[in-house]
Amino acid sequence: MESKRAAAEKAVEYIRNGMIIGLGTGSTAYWAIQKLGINIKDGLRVKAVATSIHTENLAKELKIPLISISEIEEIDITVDGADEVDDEWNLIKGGGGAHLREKIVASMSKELIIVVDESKKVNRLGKFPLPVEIVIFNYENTQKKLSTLGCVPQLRIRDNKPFLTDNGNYIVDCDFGSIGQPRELHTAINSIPGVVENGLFIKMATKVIIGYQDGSVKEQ
Ligand SMILES: O=C[C@H](O)[C@H](O)[C@H](O)COP(=O)(O)O
Repeated sequence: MESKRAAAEKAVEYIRNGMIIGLGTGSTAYWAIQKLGINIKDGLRVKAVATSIHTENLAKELKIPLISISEIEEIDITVDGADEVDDEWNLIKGGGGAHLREKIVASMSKELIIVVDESKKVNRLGKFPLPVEIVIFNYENTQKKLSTLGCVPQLRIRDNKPFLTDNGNYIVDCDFGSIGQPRELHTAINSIPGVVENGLFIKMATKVIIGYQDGSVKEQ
């Protein structure tokens, strides 16, 4: 917990008055949102967009002023977590099923600061099964198509039923093993009809902050 918090709080130091901020999703982004809430109470003036319904509710509780994403064209800084970060700052995201909105927000952001604990840093992506959001229509065949790309696909189940994203879709967790060519894989997956978005974020991060158990951080 301390490692996630340390990384997240470091990222919040980059947020200045007047900025539009993207709020990530997950247990690491949580700490950034908490700290932003404190800073706003202390007088910081920002507006924020949320990457999930869960984050939106948290922001409302903390009285962080929210703005609809359709009212803006650019976001100054987004702070978000990741499930894996490789040596080139490519990411796997979507462990919480939020990667579609997260990618939309990231794509509008001048800066994407990724906050992780040391366990998320890998040389090559792929230990964490890649989350792929797919539409419900024909999902069985979409899964089969995914398997032809070389993975073992697993429909995500929660409480004995398929997990539903904020967008009303399913998630398939795809175990590809070690991913040698993430950019090519990203394109191949998203070319399958029925796939909405996969959790690979290729060269989108502009800064990575890694937190350690002793509370120290390393910025890259
Ligand atoms: O869908 C969830 C997001 O991509 C999260 O940012 C990611 O799963 C990391 O979450 P956590 O910080 O809880 O490990």
